[in-house]
Amino acid sequence: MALLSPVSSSCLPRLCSQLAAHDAVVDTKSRVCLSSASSHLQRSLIHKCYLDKRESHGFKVSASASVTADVSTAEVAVKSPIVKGDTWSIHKFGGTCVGTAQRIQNVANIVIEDSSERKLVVVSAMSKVTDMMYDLIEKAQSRDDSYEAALDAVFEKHKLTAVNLLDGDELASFLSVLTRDVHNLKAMLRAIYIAGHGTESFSAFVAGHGELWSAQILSAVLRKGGIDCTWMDTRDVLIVTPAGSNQVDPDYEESEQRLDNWLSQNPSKVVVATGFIASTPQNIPTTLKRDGSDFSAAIMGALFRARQVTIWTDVDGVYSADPRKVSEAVVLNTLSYQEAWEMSYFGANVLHPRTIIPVMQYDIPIVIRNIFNLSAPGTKICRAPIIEAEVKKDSVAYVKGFATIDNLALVNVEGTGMAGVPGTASAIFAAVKDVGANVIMISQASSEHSVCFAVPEKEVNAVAKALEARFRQALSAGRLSQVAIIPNCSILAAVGQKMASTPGVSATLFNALAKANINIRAIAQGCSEYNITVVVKREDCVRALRAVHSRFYLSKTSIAVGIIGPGLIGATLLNQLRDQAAVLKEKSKTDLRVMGIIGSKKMLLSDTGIDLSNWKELQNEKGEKADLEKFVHHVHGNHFIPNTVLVDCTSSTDVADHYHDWLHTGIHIITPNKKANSGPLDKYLKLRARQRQSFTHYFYEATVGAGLPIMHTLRDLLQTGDKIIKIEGIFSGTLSYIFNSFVDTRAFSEVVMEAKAAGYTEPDPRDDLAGTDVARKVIILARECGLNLELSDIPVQSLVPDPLKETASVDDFMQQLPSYDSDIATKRQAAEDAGEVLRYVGVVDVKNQKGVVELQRYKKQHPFAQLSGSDNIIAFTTERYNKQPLIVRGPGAGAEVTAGGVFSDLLRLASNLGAPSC
Ligand SMILES: NC(=O)C1=CN([C@@H]2O[C@H](COP(=O)(O)OP(=O)(O)OC[C@H]3O[C@@H](n4cnc5c(N)ncnc54)[C@H](OP(=O)(O)O)[C@@H]3O)[C@@H](O)[C@H]2O)C=CC1
Ligand SMILES: N[C@@H](CC=O)C(=O)O
Ligand code: NA
Repeated sequence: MALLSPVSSSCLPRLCSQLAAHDAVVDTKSRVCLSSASSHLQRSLIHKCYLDKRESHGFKVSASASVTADVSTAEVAVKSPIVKGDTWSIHKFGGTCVGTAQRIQNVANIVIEDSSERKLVVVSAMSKVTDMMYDLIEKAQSRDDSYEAALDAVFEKHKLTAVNLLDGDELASFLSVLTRDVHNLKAMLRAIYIAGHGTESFSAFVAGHGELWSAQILSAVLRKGGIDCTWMDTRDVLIVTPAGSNQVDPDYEESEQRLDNWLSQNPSKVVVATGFIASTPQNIPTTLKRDGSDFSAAIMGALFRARQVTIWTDVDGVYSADPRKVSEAVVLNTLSYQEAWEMSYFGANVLHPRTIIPVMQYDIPIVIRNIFNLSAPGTKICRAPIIEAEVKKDSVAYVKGFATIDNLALVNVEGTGMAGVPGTASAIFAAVKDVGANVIMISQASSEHSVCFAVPEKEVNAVAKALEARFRQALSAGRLSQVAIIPNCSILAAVGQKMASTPGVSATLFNALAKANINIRAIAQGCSEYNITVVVKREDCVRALRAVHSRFYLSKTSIAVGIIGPGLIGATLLNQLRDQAAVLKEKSKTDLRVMGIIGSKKMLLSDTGIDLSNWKELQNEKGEKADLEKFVHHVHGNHFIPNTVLVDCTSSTDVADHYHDWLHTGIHIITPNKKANSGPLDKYLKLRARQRQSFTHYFYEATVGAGLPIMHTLRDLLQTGDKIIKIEGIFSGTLSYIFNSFVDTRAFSEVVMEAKAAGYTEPDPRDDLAGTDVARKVIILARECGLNLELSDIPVQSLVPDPLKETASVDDFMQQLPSYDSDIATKRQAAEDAGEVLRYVGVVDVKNQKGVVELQRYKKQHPFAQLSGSDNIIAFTTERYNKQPLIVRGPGAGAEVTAGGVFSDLLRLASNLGAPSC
């Protein structure tokens, strides 16, 4: 309240007339009350008229009402500000928020915590109460006398809640109101019971009691907390008129007048108002129908010209996508009013568009907050699209969210007779309208040869029939070729106010879908610029949603990784991934998320990504029985990341046999396992064909020379048009190590043991000693060069002593090996005596279409004699590298280098899927 003290009595008439011109009320004791004037008027009156010109007008102004004027002449008090304006903040609490006594207390605490000068709190009925009230009417109408007991239950619920929260006069007063109301309701329900019928307004009257009681309880709880609070029966204020089915339009003018009156009589700083209910212009109780309480809060926000409307709910805000489908969906900080409309159309957990309209005209923001998580700031829906700080200024910044609609069918009306014929579209959609179908999306290419549109699946047959009937003549004359139905479709929409004016948004969207191998059936984008809609197959929809969401909201390239075989190489790879993950995310926007690890006995699955710092402990604690099918299904299908790669770190043929099917379902494969590429030729050729058809990637750098860039080099040579003449070299790290270390008096078995301990050998070292491992590498290279060779086509010289070839276990073999040391020692000595060394080499003779694997003797000056440790050396003789071969040399076995080779394939995959280069 502000006090105006006229310095001279001559000022009073002037002041009063000025205030009267602004609808202010002058009371009988010459007090001037501004309660019916707007806050704007009040401010301008005080600041402009009286403060600035007080000398000429002769007024003094005291800002506080507590100052009593001591004037000899007249005294004018400006009562209030019980006025509307931005001192008011509106809160709305739904039924769940006031579902129990404890929750009502929480609501009261939240209201008390809000530091706004004035607060209007809109409440729904306690949860389930509205349904209970409608049920009473239903029962009474159908002459079911259990309505009485049901009403008693409603009474008890509210009585118990009040008893828990209130005491003394407040409790007594509420209970007497409740008793009176219930008594009246009983009488009314009895009347309905007798008549067997109740009107709609009667239902509205009965149903609205839930709000009346919750508002009164909350208001009493606030008073108990020391707050100056009153409650508002919004039926006294809010006037609405019916507007079509299940909708009403607020009468703002009438409501505003009633609100002004109400405020002039109820000066409290905190008001608890009933949501959902209102009156007709004839003062008949009614409701705001669907989403009623949110709508009440928005209308009140507009009537009060409030600072903000906060809608309290049980989610953290509006998500960038349905969090049940995309577990990495994020809560949006801000949405424009238009974006909120778009999202709500697609069923996102946003306010009904109707709720946004009242506040939009006064630029009042709506904030959606979680009552169960007060630390979450919620989502602010306001006018200007605010670019979120965490998102950079690129196309990504302008997409706010993604939403989907399922159970749709596309209808495609096609024919050459449509082009340039005015009225075709009108005839099509008139036919659709005639069967009452709702068109959800329309797309027509400018060639005008087809019009395609989406309708709910359940309506599509009627639509097709209507179109066939309508265009029977055109169809039989061939002017229209078909009315085709494409069932099982879904719509995926990207929403963002500024996205369409930003180059690159649709490219990014389509690119993400293409990378996830998702086919787009139709596209629509209006020039509203808020929404790009694509139609995809229903079974692809969630994957599509995840693909685009991860493209816009996660790292640029997110790949779900499944590790099969966490043995020496697999475990080393996991460690390397653990150490490098953050750098990759930061520098190349690549998120390699390990969603599962499977060995031959146990597997560990995660929905969000395994913590690689303690996966072994997790596997022990939470691991389950290995099941490869379930594993693959989990990694590929059960999460938010659209791209999947399986990394096979086993040496198993069984696992390799699955590659074909995995590639077919869009899974990429990376492996150091040589079995698939060196197995039966026809299987290999089918595998490669499948991989090309399915647009998947299959990388296997580590199968030859471990981490050395052998496959990569060969592919580059081939793809750039070079012709390979010969590839020869030392392809076995194990055998290289053995012959590099097998010197002087050392025993052969001893160096084999060392190679095994160093992690160079195959899981079964006989694969190395028998030359099979080298033969496989020769086959892999030969096939890469286009030679159709089988493993059996490669003559192999085995170093496994004949008697040990059939030895059952690796351990037995290793134990018995020393007995045969002398055989190989003799060969080595013979070479040395000739100034030569033994080297185990492989050759791919492309020119003559053959390969060979053999133990050779080389002069000590030969490059193959210069190696050390587990070095491989591979020489490519090609048309371009003819005089001097291209040579790759370095350690060709061991855990770190091999895992490193697998890792580099993963990065190659990421880069093929769109990751930027560093
Ligand atoms: N060592 C090296 O320097 C190089 C190795 N390679 C290749 O790397 C691969 C792995 O070698 P390495 O790590 O030494 O082998 P390991 O024997 O250490 O590991 C093999 C892993 O595969 C698992 N496994 C076996 N069969 C299956 C199956 N059917 N399903 C699921 N998991 C299975 C094993 O699980 P469990 O333990 O539970 O049985 C184990 O975890 C091999 O193909 C090898 O040729 C390639 C280049 C160099
Ligand atoms: N056992 C193999 C490992 C690499 O393929 C070797 O020794 O080269
Ligand atoms: Na390699």
